[in-house]
Amino acid sequence: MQHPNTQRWQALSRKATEYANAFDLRQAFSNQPGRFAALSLKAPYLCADLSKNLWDTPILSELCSLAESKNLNSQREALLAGEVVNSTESRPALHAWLRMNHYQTAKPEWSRGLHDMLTVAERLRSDTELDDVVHIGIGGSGLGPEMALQALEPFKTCRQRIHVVSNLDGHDLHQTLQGLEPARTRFVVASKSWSTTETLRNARSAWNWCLAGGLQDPGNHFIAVTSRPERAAAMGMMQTLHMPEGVGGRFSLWSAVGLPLAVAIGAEGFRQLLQGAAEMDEHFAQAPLQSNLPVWLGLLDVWNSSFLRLTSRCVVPYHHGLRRLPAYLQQLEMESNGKRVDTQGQSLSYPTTAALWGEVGSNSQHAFFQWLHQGSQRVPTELLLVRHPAHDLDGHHDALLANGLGQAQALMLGAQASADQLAGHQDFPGNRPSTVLLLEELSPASLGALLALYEHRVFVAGLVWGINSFDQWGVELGKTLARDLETRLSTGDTVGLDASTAGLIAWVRGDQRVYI
Ligand SMILES: O=P(O)(O)OC[C@H]1O[C@H](O)[C@H](O)[C@@H](O)[C@@H]1O
Repeated sequence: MQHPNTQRWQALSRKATEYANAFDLRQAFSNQPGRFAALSLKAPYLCADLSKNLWDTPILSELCSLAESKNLNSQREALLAGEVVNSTESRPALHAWLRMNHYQTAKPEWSRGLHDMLTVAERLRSDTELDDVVHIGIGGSGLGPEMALQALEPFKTCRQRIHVVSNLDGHDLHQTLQGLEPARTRFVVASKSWSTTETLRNARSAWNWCLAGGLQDPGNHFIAVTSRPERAAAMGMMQTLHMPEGVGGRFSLWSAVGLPLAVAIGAEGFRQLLQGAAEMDEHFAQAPLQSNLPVWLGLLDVWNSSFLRLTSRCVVPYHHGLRRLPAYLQQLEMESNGKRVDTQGQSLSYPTTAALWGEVGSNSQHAFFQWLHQGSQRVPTELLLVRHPAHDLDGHHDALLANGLGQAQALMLGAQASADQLAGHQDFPGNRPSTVLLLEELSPASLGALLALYEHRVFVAGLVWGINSFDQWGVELGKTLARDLETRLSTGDTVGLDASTAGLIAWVRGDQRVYI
């Protein structure tokens, strides 16, 4: 068991007990008039207010020292230089390297796929015989394009419709294909490993749909994005875009997996996305830890989770275009830092990343905000606001912004029931932590910067926790067992299975001999 027995960690733990019980945000603001200025920060394309959290500048500076003691400076350099930082898989983590270096050809084996992808995207955009692009991919090979396509819908300049299919559930592909014409459709099949059940099954079904629709040679209608081109070729894929092994699944958007987005917003739009992210990379690389936004956010996550023991974080984007961002961040954060051992495989004695969940505002105010304001737990809540909308409907946007700000204010201030109200029921305890991120506008560049901010935040927190944020062994076991159960579902063989799984298999097969 890895005990955080350094003096610094123990001092922070003692402080946390005090802050969890006695710290009052309202008091902190009246005691320190400069609190907002001291705990808010600007970074490329956005600014962030972290002052409504259960901490202060002395805690932040202690956390910065903790990060320094974990070699954050040198590890950050190693990450951005494309050195091996994924120790269990002996690989670099190339997402930031790719966008910081995409304009040069220092390592063509790393950047080739991205360059080729931008050329292919332009070709597809100008193809007058193409109506629909169907992107097939799951996890990082699906979530990034899906989320970014929604976010950047106002920047879509191609005439083709673009669809994303992920789920093994055939309803997903089936519904997408309704009304499409095989001859006027192109499929992008994205799978780094080319071994993901969902993606391969959807790709085969799409292939069969092409054959059934009269295409003699469907191979010309498919583009594979993978780091295993030989496997794609064996399935008949004629064209393959390369994805380097060093780009982890949840960072795929920055590789050739971004193809559907590049078709939608054009190669130039995609370069702006890369550029915005690279500007955030520069900020992360250059700014001192004490004024570095990804560092602040990563340290806030460590403070909330490991020290204050808050077990979840709620993300509420106040922008319809960002409605898939919580799902995207779930993969980024929970797959990266959802671990209980350090880089040496030793158990950690403190909680690591919190559960991340959320939903778009203002809809979510009418769902779970009751719980956030009056429930029995404190949940750090992150509200994302965008200053300028991409529409001109009168009054909507100011009201939306006011709602986001009002929720953060209410979480902090709380309120006591007045004499004519119901005591208890109409009391709001307040003193509940929140963070506000404010983007100037939602554009390719600002989306790039926002995503890079989250990626580096996750890296910082993972480093302080001492874990490898770039592997994901935890997803393997369920996949392996599913392969075994798929065979058993067809044969009915339950020998050697636990009683519950055996019973469930019998139910699914409709076996009447099983008593329910
Ligand atoms: O791109 P693929 O190899 O098909 O992988 C798709 C997804 O598979 C797994 O679930 C991994 O945990 C994800 O990180 C990955 O994005």
